Amino acid sequence: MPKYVFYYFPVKALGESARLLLAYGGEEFEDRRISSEDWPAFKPKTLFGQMPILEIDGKQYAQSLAISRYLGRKYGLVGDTPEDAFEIDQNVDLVNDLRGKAAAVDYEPDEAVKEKKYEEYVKNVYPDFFERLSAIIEKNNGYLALGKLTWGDFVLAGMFDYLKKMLRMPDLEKKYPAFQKVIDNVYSIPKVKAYADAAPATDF
Ligand SMILES: N[C@@H](CCC(=O)N[C@@H](CS)C(=O)NCC(=O)O)C(=O)O
Repeated sequence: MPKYVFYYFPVKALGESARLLLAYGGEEFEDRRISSEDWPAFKPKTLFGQMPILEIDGKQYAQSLAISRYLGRKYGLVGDTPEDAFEIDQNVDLVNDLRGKAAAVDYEPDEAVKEKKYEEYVKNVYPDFFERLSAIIEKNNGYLALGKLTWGDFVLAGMFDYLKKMLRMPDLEKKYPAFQKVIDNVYSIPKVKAYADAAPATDF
């Protein structure tokens, strides 16, 4: 059995999908939550100077989606064919595009520019993502792809609170109930629920 250590900040954001997948796989992983005070000392020791990091038997691997895709492959959550895997990847990339847009606004340092951009994206950018993603999920019976559980569902469910925070839309899943279906389909899995119930509370 490989020894897994997962390093991320004490939030869900880009790290939770891997934690949820590790829990799904029944993995005895070490969940290392690095505080922002400890981060400057740890940063130079990480592969790409960022987290999340999954360390497997002492070797570091980086990039949140690569980590989740790896775990998905390990636990049989990538479909049966290269085309199945392609469909999951494309839909995960769409979720990640939305995250990227929301982050570009949320991390904008100039307050005036940020607010202007936010208003514009609320009107002209985000609704298209919500409609597309909702339609995809409805078509897939409450999942992100293939009409069944894949690692993509863990990505969306894991980053959902972070997305809502950046979008300033605390009731996004009420407006678009398809998102709630994905969340329920992930968090109702007994091993995932057990992890989530015991995990430290975080805002996003
Ligand atoms: N593309 C990377 C982005 C990772 C990333 O942006 N990590 C941020 C936290 S969410 C980080 O480590 N920030 C601290 C820093 O860059 O010093 C991924 O998906 O893993």
